[in-house]
Amino acid sequence: MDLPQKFSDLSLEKNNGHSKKRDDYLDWREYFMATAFLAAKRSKDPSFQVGACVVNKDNKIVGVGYNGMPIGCSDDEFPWGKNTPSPLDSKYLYVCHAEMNAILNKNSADVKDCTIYVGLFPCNECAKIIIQSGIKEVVYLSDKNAHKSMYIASKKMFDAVGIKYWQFIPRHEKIEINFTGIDWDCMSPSK
Ligand SMILES: O=c1ccn([C@H]2C[C@H](O)[C@@H](COP(=O)(O)O)O2)c(=O)[nH]1
Ligand SMILES: [Zn+2]
Repeated sequence: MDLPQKFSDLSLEKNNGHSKKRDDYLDWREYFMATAFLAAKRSKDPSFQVGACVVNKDNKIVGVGYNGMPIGCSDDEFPWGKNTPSPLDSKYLYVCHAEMNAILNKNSADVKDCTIYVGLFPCNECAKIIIQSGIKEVVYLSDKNAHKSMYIASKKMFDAVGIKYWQFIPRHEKIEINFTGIDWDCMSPSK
C-alpha cells in the first residue's frame, strides 16, 4: 500500500537518522569523569591540575571541585612553587585538594553513599575526608603516585572501611567541546 506523502517524508527522515537516538553520547561514567576533568581546567596550579565530581545514587552531581587556594587566599599572592627552601614558600601548606573542595561544595545535605570521580587517586588526607563524608566509591583515572606512602595509606584506609575504588579506563583519549558546533545545521550537507 502506498503511504500518503506525509508518512513517506517521516520515513525519509528516519532513514536520514533523525528519528533514532544518537549512539555517540557520553555514558554516565564518561560524563562524570569528564566533569572532573573540566573542573580541573579551573585550577591555577602550574604543575598539576586535579578535578573531582561527587555523584549520588540517582546519577545527580552533588559537588564539583578542583585544587586551588582557600577562599580569600589570593592565588596571585600565595605561592605555587614546589621545591622551595622554606615550606612556607611552596604551595603544599596552602592548596586545597580537589576532593576536599568537591565535598565541601556539595549542594545536598550530605554526600553519604555517593561516588567520587577524580583525575588522580586521592592522597591520604583526601582519603580521610572521603571516609568521614560517607562516600562509598572512588573512581580515579591516574594512579601515578601509587608507590608513595601517602597513597598506599589511602588504599589501606579504603580497604579497612570497605570503600570500593577502581580505575576508569576511558574509551576515548579526548572528548572535544566545540562551542561553534551549536550553530551547525544538522541537516546541512556541509557539516
Ligand atoms: O589527592 C590529591 C593530591 C594532590 N592534589 C593536588 C595538590 C597539588 O595542587 C597538586 C599536586 O601537585 P604536584 O606538583 O604534582 O606535587 O595536586 C589534589 O588535588 N588531590
Ligand atoms: Zn589530597
